[in-house]
Amino acid sequence: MVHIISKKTVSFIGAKLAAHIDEQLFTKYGFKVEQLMELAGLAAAQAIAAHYPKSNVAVLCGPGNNGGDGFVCARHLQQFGFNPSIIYPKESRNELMKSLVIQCETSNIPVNTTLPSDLKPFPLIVDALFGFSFKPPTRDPFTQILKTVRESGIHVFSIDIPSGWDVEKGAESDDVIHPHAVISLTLPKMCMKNWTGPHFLGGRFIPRGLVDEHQLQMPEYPGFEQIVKIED
Ligand SMILES: NC(=O)C1=CN([C@@H]2O[C@H](COP(=O)(O)OP(=O)(O)OC[C@H]3O[C@@H](n4cnc5c(N)ncnc54)[C@H](O)[C@@H]3O)[C@@H](O)[C@H]2O)[C@H](O)CC1
Ligand SMILES: [K+]
Repeated sequence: MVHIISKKTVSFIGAKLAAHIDEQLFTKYGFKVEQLMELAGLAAAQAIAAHYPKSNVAVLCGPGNNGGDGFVCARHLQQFGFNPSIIYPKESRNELMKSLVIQCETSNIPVNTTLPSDLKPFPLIVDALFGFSFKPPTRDPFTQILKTVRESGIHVFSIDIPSGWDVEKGAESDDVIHPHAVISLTLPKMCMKNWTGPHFLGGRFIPRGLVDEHQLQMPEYPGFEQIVKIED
């Protein structure tokens, strides 16, 4: 059972603060992106395993770090008994992303650039296309991908924010993902304020100094858990 916390006990943060915290983690606090991405992707996989039965799962990975979380999540999902396939439409030249592709391919997790024509074999889709650095409107080829996913009616689990949403204002056009469940990372973003569906929180790696500096209300994780569930 995932521990439940109240919405009132955590800060909801804006785009600027999310980017600032990210920047401070990698400069002042000395972290490497791959360390935090591993924890973010692991937390996402744990939330999925806690909430859905084992199945085939299509993991949609974007070109940025949200996409990186998706690759890591796919690796852990495989360890947990799921059967993941990755769709990675826009290859990044970033060395970390190249390593993540190798890690998945050598673990027999297929990595394709296009959505399969038939999505029926996938009862679940993980949305790791865009996170807090997304600026609407969506550009191609992602517009078409979001449309196909939307029209499929398949349950979508979004990592950090639902792709296509404005980080603060939420779904501002039809060109978005309407997820079934979401995991916010480190803290939920402003766009999740009125979300009423299943909502997990992970990314238990913010150092005390950062919490105090920005007077953040952090979740109370029990024991050594990596995820909690946010309810009203
Ligand atoms: N600090 C943390 O908690 C951590 C969060 N992580 C994850 O990282 C993302 C944020 O990653 P970032 O690389 O900054 O950006 P995104 O992945 O959100 O997207 C950037 C990517 O998308 C392209 N893009 C932007 N707008 C558009 C558009 N309108 N159409 C098409 N493409 C667009 C842009 O060019 C970039 O390529 C955060 O949400 C977490 O999921 C880390 O894993 C670890 C620490
Ligand atoms: K996402």
